[in-house]
Amino acid sequence: MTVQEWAVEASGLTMRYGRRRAPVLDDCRLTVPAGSVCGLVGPNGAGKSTLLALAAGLLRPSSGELRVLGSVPPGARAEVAYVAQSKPLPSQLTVAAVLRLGAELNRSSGRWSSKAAESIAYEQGGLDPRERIRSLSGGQRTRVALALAFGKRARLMLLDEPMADLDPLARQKLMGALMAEASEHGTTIVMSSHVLPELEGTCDHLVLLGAGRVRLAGPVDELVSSHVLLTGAGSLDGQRVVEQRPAGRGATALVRRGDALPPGWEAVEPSLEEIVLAHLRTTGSTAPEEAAV
Ligand SMILES: Nc1ncnc2c1ncn2[C@@H]1O[C@H](COP(=O)(O)OP(=O)(O)OP(=O)(O)O)[C@@H](O)[C@H]1O
Repeated sequence: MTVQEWAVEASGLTMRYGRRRAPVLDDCRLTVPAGSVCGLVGPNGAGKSTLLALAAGLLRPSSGELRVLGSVPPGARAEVAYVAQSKPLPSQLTVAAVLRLGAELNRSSGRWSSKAAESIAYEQGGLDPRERIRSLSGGQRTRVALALAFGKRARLMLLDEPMADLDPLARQKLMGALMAEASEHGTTIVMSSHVLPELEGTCDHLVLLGAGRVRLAGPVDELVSSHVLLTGAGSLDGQRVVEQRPAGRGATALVRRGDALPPGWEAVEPSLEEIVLAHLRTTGSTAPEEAAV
């Protein structure tokens, strides 16, 4: 039996901004397998950025345990690349100077790859190395931030909505680059996003946060195979119903896969998007332990 290695491991993880405030993350337990591409999803304010900042070691948990590449953050900082949602970069520097700075700051790790950084910035992104950061568009700045992350040749990339301001072709190319990075170098990628169809073909692991808790988590193929989308009419007694909605004269229902199909219903395999949306719509009414795979 092989021992599963976790890139990120949390138990009882709780984070509150101020002692009197409600926790943003409340007693969360989650694991991200090493080498996986993990989508981090959830509604606005669910705590995705908070979780990524905790993993990057920029915030400290209020309580609970968090280990990243086996260390308490920021212990493994040299092996972790983090791209924040706001993509902070020195605005007066040129693109080339930012990449040189990246090389300089990562010299001691011996992992920096100018080729990887330049491929994202120049070959894929078409950026001019002489352009100053302040004159770049939002999407172009994102590309510089991602070039730094790729150049770092990290074992773990924490990306907070990396696609948000990229055009559709750039998103597609970036997804390809992330997949290649994961498969060629075994890099673990944890990426928050609101664009579910994009995650569907890319991620092999998913964590869904909602109302401070982990609502759903696990390998994508297991999440899909453990649910069934039913169409029809009749009783769903005995079924573990995630969500039921009227459709025409009957209803559709997302249920946990059980032993037998209820009479009067037809079953199809749901898409990951259908599963995530159903769990998002019912966040608050489903107990987290019910929802986790
Ligand atoms: N520095 C802070 N001080 C106080 N509250 C904060 C701070 N940062 C985040 N929060 C609160 O924590 C909650 C979670 O925020 P967070 O940015 O982690 O969510 P998110 O899931 O990334 O949201 P989005 O999808 O909108 O980016 C929100 O209610 C937010 O207001």
